[in-house]
Amino acid sequence: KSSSNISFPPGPKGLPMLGNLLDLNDSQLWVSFSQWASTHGNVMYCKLFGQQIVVLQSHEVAKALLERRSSIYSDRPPISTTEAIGSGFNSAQLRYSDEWRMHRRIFHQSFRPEAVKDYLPIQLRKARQLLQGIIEAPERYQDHIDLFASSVIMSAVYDYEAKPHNDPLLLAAEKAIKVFLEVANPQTAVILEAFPFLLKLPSWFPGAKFKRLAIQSQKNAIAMVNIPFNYARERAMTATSNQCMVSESFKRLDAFGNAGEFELALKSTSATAFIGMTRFTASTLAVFILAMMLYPDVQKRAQEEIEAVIGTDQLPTFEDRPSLPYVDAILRETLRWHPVFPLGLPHYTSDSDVYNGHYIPKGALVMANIGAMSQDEVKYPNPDEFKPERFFQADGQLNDDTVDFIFGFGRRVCVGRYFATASLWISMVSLLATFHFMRPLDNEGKEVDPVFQWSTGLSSHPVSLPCRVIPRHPEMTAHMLADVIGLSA
Ligand code: HEM
Repeated sequence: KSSSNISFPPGPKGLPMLGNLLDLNDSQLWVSFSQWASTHGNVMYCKLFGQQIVVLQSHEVAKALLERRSSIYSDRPPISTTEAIGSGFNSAQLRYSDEWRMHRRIFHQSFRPEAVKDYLPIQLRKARQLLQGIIEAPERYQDHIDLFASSVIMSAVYDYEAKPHNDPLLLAAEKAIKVFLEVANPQTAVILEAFPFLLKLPSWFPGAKFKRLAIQSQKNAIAMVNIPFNYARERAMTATSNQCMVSESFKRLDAFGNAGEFELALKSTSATAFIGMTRFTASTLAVFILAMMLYPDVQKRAQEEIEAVIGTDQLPTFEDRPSLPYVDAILRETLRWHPVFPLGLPHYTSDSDVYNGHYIPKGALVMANIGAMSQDEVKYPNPDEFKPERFFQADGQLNDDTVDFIFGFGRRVCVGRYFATASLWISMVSLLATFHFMRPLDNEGKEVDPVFQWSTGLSSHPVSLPCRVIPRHPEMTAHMLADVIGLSA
């Protein structure tokens, strides 16, 4: 108790021992939090190994604290491995500081709603390259989705045109991200990222392996941050660059004062954007494919809408978005049905606070349980069901629930949300216009439910999801598609 009449929020007693905690299915940690919440309420408190943790289970509470009291709730926890593994550049991990403010300003300039319009042509072009790739090799649809997610951001940030196969910069970046994740072995990744203080416990963390991986990770991070940035800077200086985040930011250099600090921040934000885009956009598209396979009626209704508005002899563009509300509802429902980032990133209190009679200490991890919010049965009846119709009002118009909570809260809200939703919309609508996504067949040729795994770690998405991706117009070949979309095959 902090004083005689103010107490910590309620929370579970007798928490699992560390061993049990590590047995938890990482990507389902939010489910355990939700279960605890059913007994302890919307603001739950627990203490694990000296670290105070507050879990916010409802959208209202997250807004009340992380948004309306953002001066207290906008820090991030110190992470003990940051320097060792070379992830200090990552804007998402920065403490609430002047350096973080400079990162946000750079992001804001490039990714605010007005500015993201400049990237629409890149997103459209990449979405069509995605179609071409899948037409050529439908069985490798997941690789093409990954390529779409990473190449769209490479173009938008660095004006770099990634090659479809074995692109050296993409390979370097993917290697860096993979080792970041490996430094914390997969089953503990989420726990480590959410509870970095656990690293202080040497018994379960084999030091030698960690050190070896850390050195490798540092090298990879340096390559990932510097190589594409140097490429983009050189082009920006010689004025051969198309519009991209790096070239546009250099034009605003004067507004940022110190050139050295600015360049470091620009390099770091660019690499952070790459991580955000590849990790979460590709994951969201994997959830989308799963939903389309499991809910063929939804898929059919979307395809009918697209055909009624656009016909079959051309492909959708961003101008069609207002005329395709059902596709927009599918985008919202995909984000809600299975949030790929169910616990977001932890905030950290920079001062103590009192909320509804509950004491929230300074230095507490504050986690918004986005997974629980998306399953709110009052707001989303039958939350397990994929039902885009829930986003329509009685008059047939889309409602105003754009599931923003998926992108976090307050001053630390995702900076890439407008860019991400545009990339997701154009890829989803293009895929729906071109392909059927069907369940796999068994040996007797009967459709069966796909067998796959959910990823472990912070990002939660289907891995190795079998799907029959079939062109909707059987005569369509890569060459014909190239004609329709105006690209050379
Ligand atoms: C479907 C795609 C995405 C999802 C679901 C997502 C979700 C999130 C969430 C939940 C947070 C934590 C917010 C908080 O702390 O309250 C976050 C932070 C962040 N996201 Fe995203 N994100 C996505 C795409 C992107 C993209 C494309 C970019 C970059 C262009 C990006 C850049 C960032 C950055 C830099 C932060 C940290 C902000 C800060 O700490 O100040 N994200 N994102």
